[in-house]
Amino acid sequence: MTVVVGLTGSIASGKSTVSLMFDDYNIPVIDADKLSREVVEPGEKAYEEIVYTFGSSVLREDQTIDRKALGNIVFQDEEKRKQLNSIVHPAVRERMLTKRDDYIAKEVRAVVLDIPLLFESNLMDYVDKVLVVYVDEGTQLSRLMERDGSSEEEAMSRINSQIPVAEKAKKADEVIDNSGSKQSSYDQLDHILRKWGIVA
Ligand SMILES: CC(C)(COP(=O)(O)OP(=O)(O)OC[C@H]1O[C@@H](n2cnc3c(N)ncnc32)[C@H](O)[C@@H]1O)[C@@H](O)C(=O)NCCC(=O)NCCS
Ligand SMILES: Nc1ncnc2c1ncn2[C@@H]1O[C@H](COP(=O)(O)OP(=O)(O)OP(=O)(O)O)[C@@H](O)[C@H]1O
Repeated sequence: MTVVVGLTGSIASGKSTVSLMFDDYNIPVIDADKLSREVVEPGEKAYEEIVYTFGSSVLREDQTIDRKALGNIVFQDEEKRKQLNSIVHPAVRERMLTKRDDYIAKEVRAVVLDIPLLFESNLMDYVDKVLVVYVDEGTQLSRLMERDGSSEEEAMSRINSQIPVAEKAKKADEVIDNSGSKQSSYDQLDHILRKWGIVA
């Protein structure tokens, strides 16, 4: 039977970093952030809805979505974020579940759903086990600012748009503390996969 693992955390806690580690175990990962980019490409229904709702100021010259401009709007305004979520999330969920079920049909040992907003969107029923990638707040802020080249204010508005990662950690089946080195996180992942019987 396939074990469906929900990988989550908060922004810049290290989900993508940990999700790459599953490659070494040949465990497939379905990435909700990646799907959320696919479903807003020109021609998709969600693209049309975003242009209708937010106007052409969120478009680049080549007519693709200007993600920075849209991010500046939605991370400062909860109502607008909810509007965007209601456009993008249904399409992401549909694609994610189709992919998940394809892997289950192939009877793979495990499949990972990398879903940043697993708890915020109440998607715990989509998975068998929840793995939270935790990081302390100071490290989260400095890694986010460095990765995105953002100001402290911009970074904090993104962090505050999600449930604090410490709260998510309390609800997890297992937690990886990614405040230390990547090797330390790798070792923690290895231990968890053996404990869950996914790796022998
Ligand atoms: C606002 C957008 C355009 C900003 O794009 P950008 O390329 O700057 O960021 P990216 O998509 O890579 O997301 C980075 C991280 O931001 C956080 N984040 C993204 N959207 C949201 C949201 N609606 N609420 C809270 N956090 C979010 C997540 O931790 C995510 O991993 C984009 O994030 C978006 O379309 N968001 C709505 C869809 C969504 O919820 N995606 C995340 C999970 S499916
Ligand atoms: N253990 C670590 N040591 C040092 N840097 C790290 C570590 N883990 C992650 N990073 C760096 O921190 C940043 C955030 O990590 P990552 O992109 O994996 O987070 P994420 O949770 O996927 O973020 P998002 O929610 O935005 O998708 C990246 O620049 C990454 O290289």
